[in-house]
Amino acid sequence: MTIRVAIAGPRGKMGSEAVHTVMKNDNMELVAVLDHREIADSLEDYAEFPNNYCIPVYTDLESLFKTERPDVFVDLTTPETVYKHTKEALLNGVRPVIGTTGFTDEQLEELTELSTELKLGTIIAPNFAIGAILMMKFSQMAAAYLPDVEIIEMHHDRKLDAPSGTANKTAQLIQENRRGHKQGHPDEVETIEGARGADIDGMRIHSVRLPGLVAHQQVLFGGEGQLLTLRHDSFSRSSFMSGVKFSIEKVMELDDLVYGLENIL
Ligand SMILES: NC(=O)c1ccc[n+]([C@@H]2O[C@H](COP(=O)([O-])OP(=O)(O)OC[C@H]3O[C@@H](n4cnc5c(N)ncnc54)[C@H](O)[C@@H]3O)[C@@H](O)[C@H]2O)c1
Ligand SMILES: O=C(O)C1=N[C@H](C(=O)O)CCC1
Repeated sequence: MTIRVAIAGPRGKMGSEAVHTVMKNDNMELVAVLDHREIADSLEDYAEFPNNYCIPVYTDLESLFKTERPDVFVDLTTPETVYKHTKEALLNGVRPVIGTTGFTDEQLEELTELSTELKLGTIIAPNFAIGAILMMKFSQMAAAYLPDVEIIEMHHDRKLDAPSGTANKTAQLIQENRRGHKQGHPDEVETIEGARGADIDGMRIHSVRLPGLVAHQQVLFGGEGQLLTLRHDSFSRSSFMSGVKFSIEKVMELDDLVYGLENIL
């Protein structure tokens, strides 16, 4: 069976990689892309794509769904638009595969309910890279034994959301194995606001944004006389593509929402 795929954000750093990934796969067909400004009618008219990429470009999601009837909708856009896109996909009977980060807990809850109600698979993956997923799982395991944890996530300086989706997900997995408690000195004072980072149940998250970075995270576990550091680095967006391909195939078998690839790998 050929899976009909639509991609939102085709000219972005992730979206353009995803376009090539789908075009290269024999069991997938890229039927359309969604851009937020009309630059051209077809992907082949964009300088960054080859001449044989004869794929229609839409700026309206509803008409894309109605005209092209994709099976799967891949979103790699912005935190501002992703929730609306995901909901619209589900309401049009299209299975979402979402790489865009920045969902609120309430939005995740609502989309989970909608996906279950419609019996339509959805994958929301804060990180598609297998190494990052392993880092998150190992962090969850380590937290049961070393519950004093600080997460340092480091990304390129074009990133819109902080903390990263990966850091949020890591913290959520750790919370399942760690009793909440305040870390550091009970009387510590921040002389500059934010110096100790974001606080999740006493665990700290620090977000670094610098040019030159792609996507990196360290999870630090401190114990008596010891430090365990778990680190993952994505040096290029190609690290995410096997996860994108896997998700497009897997979502066809699901009938509810999966948040995080660690649940289905
Ligand atoms: N899950 C993962 O493994 C993973 C990996 C990398 C990035 N991301 C996430 O993917 C998202 C995109 O990242 P990026 O680095 O490619 O960003 P980017 O800024 O390079 O690309 C985003 C693209 O979306 C387009 N866009 C914006 N609003 C749109 C709309 N309403 N409709 C259609 N297109 C729209 C922009 O024109 C841009 O081309 C971010 O949320 C990022 O956090 C996730
Ligand atoms: O480049 C980004 O932006 C990334 N975002 C994801 C996150 O927020 O965790 C995954 C890694 C890259």
